Amino acid sequence: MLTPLRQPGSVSLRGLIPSASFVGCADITVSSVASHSDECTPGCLFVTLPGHQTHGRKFIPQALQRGAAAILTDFPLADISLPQCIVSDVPKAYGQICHGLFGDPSRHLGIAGVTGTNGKTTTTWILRSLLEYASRPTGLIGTIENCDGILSEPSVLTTPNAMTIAQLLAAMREQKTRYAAIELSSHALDQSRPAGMGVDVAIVTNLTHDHLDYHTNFENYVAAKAKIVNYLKPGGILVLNADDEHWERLIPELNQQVGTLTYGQSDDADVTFEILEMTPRGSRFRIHFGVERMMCETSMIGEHNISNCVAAACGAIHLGLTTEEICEGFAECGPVPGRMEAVECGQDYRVYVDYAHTDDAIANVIQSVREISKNRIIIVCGAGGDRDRTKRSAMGRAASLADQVILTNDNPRTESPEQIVDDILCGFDVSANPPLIEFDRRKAIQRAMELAHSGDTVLVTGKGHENFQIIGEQRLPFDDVKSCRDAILHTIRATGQSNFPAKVAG
Ligand SMILES: CC(=O)N[C@H]1[C@@H](OP(=O)(O)OP(=O)(O)OC[C@H]2O[C@@H](n3ccc(=O)[nH]c3=O)[C@H](O)[C@@H]2O)O[C@H](CO)[C@@H](O)[C@@H]1O[C@H](C)C(=O)N[C@@H](C)C(=O)N[C@H](CCC(=O)O)C(=O)O
Ligand SMILES: Nc1ncnc2c1ncn2[C@@H]1O[C@H](COP(=O)(O)OP(=O)(O)OP(=O)(O)O)[C@@H](O)[C@H]1O
Ligand SMILES: N[C@H](CCC[C@H](N)C(=O)O)C(=O)O
Ligand SMILES: [Mg+2]
Repeated sequence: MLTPLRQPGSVSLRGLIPSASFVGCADITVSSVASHSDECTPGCLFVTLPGHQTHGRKFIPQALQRGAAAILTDFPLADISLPQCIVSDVPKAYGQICHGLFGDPSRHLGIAGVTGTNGKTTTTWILRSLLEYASRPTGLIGTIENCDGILSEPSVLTTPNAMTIAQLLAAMREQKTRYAAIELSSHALDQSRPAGMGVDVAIVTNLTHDHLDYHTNFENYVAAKAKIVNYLKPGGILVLNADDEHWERLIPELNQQVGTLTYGQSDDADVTFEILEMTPRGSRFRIHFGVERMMCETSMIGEHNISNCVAAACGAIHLGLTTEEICEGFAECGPVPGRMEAVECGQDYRVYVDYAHTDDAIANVIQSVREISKNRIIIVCGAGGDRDRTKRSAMGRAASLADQVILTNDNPRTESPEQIVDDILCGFDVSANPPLIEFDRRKAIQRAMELAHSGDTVLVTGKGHENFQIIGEQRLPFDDVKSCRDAILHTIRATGQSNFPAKVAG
């Protein structure tokens, strides 16, 4: 549960959106607003949003029944007795109204918005950690949790709708939380969920293949990501990853003069970094920030996570942290749940749970382990159902970089698990690296632990922090970290192997 909010205020639509026109009235004063007919309450404004399944305007009768007193629409609707406010961009106006009702909370906070195919959760998590280390209470909105700086709750979406964002930012203000790190997914940017909010720093971590079921093609996907720039406050800064293959594709999309800062290992970047050491216990790296040299240490593993650290450092500098605060903050930053999270229960091989669910992410985590270990890599992976089918064969190709692949269920949702595995197998050279197939994820994890020899690494990818598995319409309890622990302990009991000092948490 988050901090309960005081009642929102009220706004005049004519004052808030000067370009709006009105049917049946000269202005509408709004004190409550709903974008789903089921959420309408007596006297509220019903916002008719376009959707992918349907259109909100089809639910005006239901909204009326629940007491809606006015309609927000993009063209005048005939046969409706209620006052209507007509705007050209309903999602944008919806955001303005939500944030207006809560006193425009983003104006009072220092905010970093993070987009990118991979690395949003990790970068926002690191940024929050850096800010909090420097005694700046920070809220978080993202895939794992929403937090107002004091209280948190598990998230439903990575980026919630405009009303939830406005409420969360208002709760942060109420808690005297002065900063926020917010994930901005491509779906959210496409649907204008962040409308009404401003960010001081907009970070784009990378652009690789995901969500083409929704965006249709990579160009649309890049265009959706580029919309992050629309949310920059005056004087805000856009932070781009110069190591990313596609980062320059964002430039023509931006079509605006904004302050930019690039980061990367490439010498062309404004902020460069070098990796000094990577071990199974963490990494050391040096950031060159202007004339400053920052020696940094983190318990995080993998080049991609060092890149995320540098992205977070760029954001933190712009939000006012000193380089000393950032270096010290990295050392204190704990692991991000389900992102290369080590599971140690006394086994003599390494086990990491990671949220890699794209080909790029899978290739990165395998490469990260190759750099710190010469022994075999066993990967347990699958792909989500009812999501981008075109990424599966590439995920298979990436997974086959491991020495042994065990294909299993991720969240099959309503798709056939056999079909999903067939799609993944299209990317495989089955004769060169024959995978094992075990649809039951618990058994697949158990199998990986049985196959692991001393010094090997087991990677369990795709579900990270998730504490559920969606099979059909059912959402069943499931936790990769717990399943790994159970499997390791079971294997140790069965074989008697145990070379590591036992560190069984929880
Ligand atoms: C694909 C997608 O993003 N869908 C979101 C979208 O649904 P939709 O476009 O299908 O909406 P719709 O059902 O056509 O309805 C249109 C309008 O009619 C209204 N309506 C609908 C039915 C009704 O009875 N009454 C009513 O008023 C709806 O409130 C809506 O305003 O708008 C809905 C309302 O805001 C969201 O709940 C829904 O998220 C669904 C649940 C979802 O799974 N989204 C995922 C894919 C998503 O957004 N993921 C990203 C993360 C991706 C990443 O990790 O990179 C995220 O930010 O979480
Ligand atoms: N900068 C990066 N570049 C490439 N891969 C990354 C990067 N950061 C993280 N990854 C990989 O992507 C996975 C997901 O990371 P993270 O949760 O931070 O991304 P996200 O963008 O928030 O994902 P989602 O869209 O699901 O919310 C990680 O577990 C890791 O395997
Ligand atoms: N945020 C990502 C997460 C996918 C994780 C994977 N476990 C799956 O269910 O596909 C998405 O919505 O596509
Ligand atoms: Mg995320």
